Amino acid sequence: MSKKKTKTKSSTTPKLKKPNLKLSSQQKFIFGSLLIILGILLCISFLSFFFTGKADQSTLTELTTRTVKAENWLNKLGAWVSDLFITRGFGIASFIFSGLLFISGIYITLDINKARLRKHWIWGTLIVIWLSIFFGFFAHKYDALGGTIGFEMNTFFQDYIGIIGTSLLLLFGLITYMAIRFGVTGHTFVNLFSKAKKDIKDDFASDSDSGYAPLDNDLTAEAEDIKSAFDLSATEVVEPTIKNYSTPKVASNEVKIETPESDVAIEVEQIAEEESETDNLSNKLVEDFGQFDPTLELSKYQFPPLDLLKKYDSEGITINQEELEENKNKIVETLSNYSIGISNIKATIGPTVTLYEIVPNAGVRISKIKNLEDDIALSLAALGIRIIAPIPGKGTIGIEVPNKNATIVSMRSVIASQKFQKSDMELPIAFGKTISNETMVVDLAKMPHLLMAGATGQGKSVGLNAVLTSLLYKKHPAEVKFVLVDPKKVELTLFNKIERHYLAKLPDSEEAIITDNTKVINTLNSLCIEMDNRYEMLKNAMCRNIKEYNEKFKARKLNPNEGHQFLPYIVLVVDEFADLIMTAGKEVETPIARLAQLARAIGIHLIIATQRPSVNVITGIIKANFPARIAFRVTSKIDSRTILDNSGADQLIGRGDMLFTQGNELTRIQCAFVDTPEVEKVTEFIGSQKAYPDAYLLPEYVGEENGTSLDIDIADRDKLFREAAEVIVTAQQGSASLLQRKLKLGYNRAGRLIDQLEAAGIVGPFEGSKARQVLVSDLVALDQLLANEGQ
Ligand SMILES: Nc1ncnc2c1ncn2[C@@H]1O[C@H](COP(=O)(O)OP(=O)(O)OP(=O)(O)O)[C@@H](O)[C@H]1O
Repeated sequence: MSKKKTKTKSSTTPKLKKPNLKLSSQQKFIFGSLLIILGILLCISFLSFFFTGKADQSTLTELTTRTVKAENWLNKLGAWVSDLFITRGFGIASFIFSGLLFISGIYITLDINKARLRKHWIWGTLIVIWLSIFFGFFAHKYDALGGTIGFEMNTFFQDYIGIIGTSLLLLFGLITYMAIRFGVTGHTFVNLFSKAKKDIKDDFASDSDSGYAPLDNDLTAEAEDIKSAFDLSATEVVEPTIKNYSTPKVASNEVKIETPESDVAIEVEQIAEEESETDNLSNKLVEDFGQFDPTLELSKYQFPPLDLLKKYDSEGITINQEELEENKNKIVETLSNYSIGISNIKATIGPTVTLYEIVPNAGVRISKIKNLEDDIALSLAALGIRIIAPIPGKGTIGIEVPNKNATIVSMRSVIASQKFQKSDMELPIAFGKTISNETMVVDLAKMPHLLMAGATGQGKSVGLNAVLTSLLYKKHPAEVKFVLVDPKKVELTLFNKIERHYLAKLPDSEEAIITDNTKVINTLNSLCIEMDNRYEMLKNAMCRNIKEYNEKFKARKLNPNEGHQFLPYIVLVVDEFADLIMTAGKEVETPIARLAQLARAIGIHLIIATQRPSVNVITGIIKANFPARIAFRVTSKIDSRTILDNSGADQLIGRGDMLFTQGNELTRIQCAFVDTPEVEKVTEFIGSQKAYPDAYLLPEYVGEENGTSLDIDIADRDKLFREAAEVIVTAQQGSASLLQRKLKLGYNRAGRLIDQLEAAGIVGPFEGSKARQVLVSDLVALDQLLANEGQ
């Protein structure tokens, strides 16, 4: 029932619906035709007005009287309407209204785009107003030209801005109209005139079209409008016919460019390369704000001046002619004793060593000279003689003999050298001076990691300081960060002062310099996380290395909101690496090896120093990833081979005398000397300046040992649990270091085992510095305890 009701209701309420204003095709046809006819009538009456208007003046007031006749071709109504439009309205310009009516009729009849019609009306009305004002100038002679409105408006303007003002205002109106309607610009006129000039020059005969091309185009556009108004097919989507409108491609072989004259020049338009969206955006950002400057936060930061470094008296090589002669004679003599003739000898004096280059006579075996190393050392009565046979790249044999008076290579001299100052390396390091007295500057970023070894007291710590000082003199705090590991606790403490400028640390640690071996593991693992994070960032930015990434970031092509940030280089310095390996074993070796293998591209570089270059410290995996190595003096040939894969380091003279290799030949260098007070001054200078709020924070790393709880599941126990328990019970001493020693374990594993033993009730709780109490008296009791556990 209800359904029916609704139905009837809906059928009876069509009147309430919104009236449909859309005309049907028939209605459009009728209405359009009416407008066309009205347009024609209006035009006829206007035309007639110019012939009959005067005569009809008297009839205008008697429009309603049927008997009164008018002269207008459309009689009384025609006379009245034309008088209304022309005399009292807009004058001659009123013809445009008839035209507009006519066009409207056509548009509606043929259902053509209404927007265009609206445009015609707007522009048409504006032209009518303009024309009537313009003709208003001539109203006193022919009042029908401008009509009353034109005349009134004209006089209105003249009253305020005079005849010239009004004329210029009209001119401005005309210009605006041309510019907006037809897109006329200054260039149009320039082109117009230049074309016209060219045409006149070329040929008078062809003066018709080209000279007025722009206007023609406009007219064509207009004509197109009107044409399309008549053309039924224009309402449909017309496929552009490429044949007619496309310009032939110059590059294509198939398109022939037919020109009436052979000397017509083809103008090739230079097309600027399109820029991608990110480019535009980043270019705009760079334009607006300039390149991103990572140093901005510490923009007032000043690099330490050279004066902070000391000048030494014994600097500068003084040649001792006598010593040279003496050494030369001894070398020649010794060799001749073994019937080795020399055709030439040359000396290069270095800061600590002089290199004698000899060219042996033809037919002398090189190995023979090499074997004489000890004999030459004996005859010269000097330590540290090294024979290089042959000198790579030269056809000579080198004999290095230490100078009696060694000169100190000051840090100041190497930092002040042009080579260092002008270097554009990523991480430049001024090591010292070579044997030919050249400053040795190398790029840590290219090495990419450095292994330093040498017996105690031979200059390792000074070498490390030289490396760090070089970087401090060249790199802004925003560009490089150090992670310092110093188990000796005294060597690198000076760098504490620059913690908030240059150091990186773990979020929860108080001191940035790591002196506790257990914390090293966390830091190394944290660096591994940082490495992985950086690789992710590089991947997202589609960069292959940190340099590319930072350049992209500086050019504002990477969005900080997407997690991108300027990445500083991180230099990890580990002093006394042997000590670390001893205490933590695999737990440090693994992250170090990972970093060494992978971290080069993302700007983490390792410098590892060790006193004991034995094979269990410098393992194969570490060696393989540290092609750049420095050897200070070592005590044995074996150590030299472990570091350099070559002998020679055992023949050095100590005090900063070192051999450097980057995977190929060895270079003997005198390391730059930088004393502790100098480092102190430099760090103090930096430390006294405005710093970042905190040290550079590395990602947090939750070590395994942090998660240890005492209710450890029996199944989760270490494989060595039983053995560990036996060791502890036998020794009756509950210490992790005992387990480390006896079972050859790393610190962490031993610690975990102690925790498990505590959970099992075998050892007592932690008692500070004292060893834990052992709660099981002997192995029998232990067996019993463990057997009971299993039930
Ligand atoms: N480049 C150098 N020029 C001149 N003297 C140097 C140079 N390097 C080191 N020395 C001298 O050698 C001494 C010991 O150097 P350094 O403390 O660097 O040795 P080390 O190898 O670090 O020893 P350790 O491993 O015991 O710490 C310095 O006090 C200094 O007198």
